[in-house]
Amino acid sequence: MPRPTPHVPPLASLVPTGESFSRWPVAILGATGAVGQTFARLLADHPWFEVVELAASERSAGKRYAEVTRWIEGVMPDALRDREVLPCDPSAVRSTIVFSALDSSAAGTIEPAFAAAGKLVFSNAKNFRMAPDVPLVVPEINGDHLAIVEAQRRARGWDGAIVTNANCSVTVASLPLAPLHEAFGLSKAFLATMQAVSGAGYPGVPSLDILGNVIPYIADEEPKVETELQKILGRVDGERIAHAPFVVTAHTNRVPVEHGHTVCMSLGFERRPSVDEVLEVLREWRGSELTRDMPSAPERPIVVSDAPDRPQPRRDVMAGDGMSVTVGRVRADHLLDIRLVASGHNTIRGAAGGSILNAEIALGAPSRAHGAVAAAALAG
Ligand SMILES: NC(=O)C1=CN([C@@H]2O[C@H](COP(=O)(O)OP(=O)(O)OC[C@H]3O[C@@H](n4cnc5c(N)ncnc54)[C@H](OP(=O)(O)O)[C@@H]3O)[C@@H](O)[C@H]2O)C=CC1
Ligand SMILES: N[C@@H](CC(=O)OP(=O)(O)O)C(=O)O
Repeated sequence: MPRPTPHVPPLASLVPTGESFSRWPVAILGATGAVGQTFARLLADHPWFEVVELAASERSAGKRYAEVTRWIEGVMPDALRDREVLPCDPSAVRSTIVFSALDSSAAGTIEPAFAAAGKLVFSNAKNFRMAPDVPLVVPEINGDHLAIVEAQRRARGWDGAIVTNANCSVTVASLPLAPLHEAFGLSKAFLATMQAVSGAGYPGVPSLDILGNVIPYIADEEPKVETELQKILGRVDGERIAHAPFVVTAHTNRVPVEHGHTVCMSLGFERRPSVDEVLEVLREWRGSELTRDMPSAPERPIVVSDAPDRPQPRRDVMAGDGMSVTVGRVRADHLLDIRLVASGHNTIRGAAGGSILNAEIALGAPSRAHGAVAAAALAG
């Protein structure tokens, strides 16, 4: 299938230089943090998006990006080093497409202000994920949920919109759960996570707390794992999402791993599948057509490992350039029906990469059925 032609909305007047552009100009809010930096890295050579603005708190605003950012991984893109960091004020940021990696303490007021000012906000923060009129999108699973954006804009009187991605552990769990739910009807899920330190941002968890240790508590994490999955695996019902009716219990743990969240799951289904049936469904699933040929979509959203001791974050975290979730240890469960382990990159698949793929399907595929709906809604 040929690569889709990017849909280019009339944004030329918003490009700071005033020159014509071949890529969409975008801004990153929260650009100095762990997820903001991942956006900057992943977008450095993106064929459709060009980072033209970086914004963060008043602590950083007015200073050079390289001066205020403690770069965590790889090399800061040269083109961004000397950019002046802007305040997170919609009147200071001219790009219409905005990726938000804001701390949740700030996202609750800043993201709606941007949406009200006509910006299309692709958010990583938890604040609006469960709002009934805000899509919570894992693109391979429920890109069609973008259709509710139109109702959101109407109800809130916004010229722009907010589209969210999920909690990082939820994203990792959702990819294997989606095809299994579709095939066998998920009824119960017991999840225990082992979450990397990069999930806590920078500087995050003190080294004396986490080195050689496991912390069986991540503030506010379990309620998110126990509710977001049902929305992601739900269905569009008019202008809302009808949540899937299964029940989830979660234990969330911080472990001394740099990147990669691992989730052990015991699953109960309406129809008990065999291990071979589960493996077949997982191996065959490629996810929604909407993500085909998108620049950030991995060839396989799920990589199934047969090795008895995989997945492991150190070895598997960069599967599919950090966008694939590796699944292994599929076996019968004594309490429920099936158990398995999934692992994926928390700041790529679980945050910035997922958000970029959301923007790609929302804006970059206007000729495809759901993409067209979403693009029309977002473009107003
Ligand atoms: N890390 C992960 O794996 C995941 C994170 N997320 C979510 O993504 C978001 C970012 O997380 P992460 O990068 O880890 O966090 P960090 O703490 O590393 O970065 C937070 C960013 O928010 C900015 N910020 C903080 N307060 C304000 C404010 N009042 N006004 C404007 N900007 C502000 C900071 O700017 P400054 O440097 O100027 O203070 C910084 O750029 C969070 O909402 C998080 O929950 C979601 C999924 C996974
Ligand atoms: N709490 C997650 C990261 C995160 O910020 O999640 P959320 O975006 O759901 O608040 C972790 O520590 O790994």
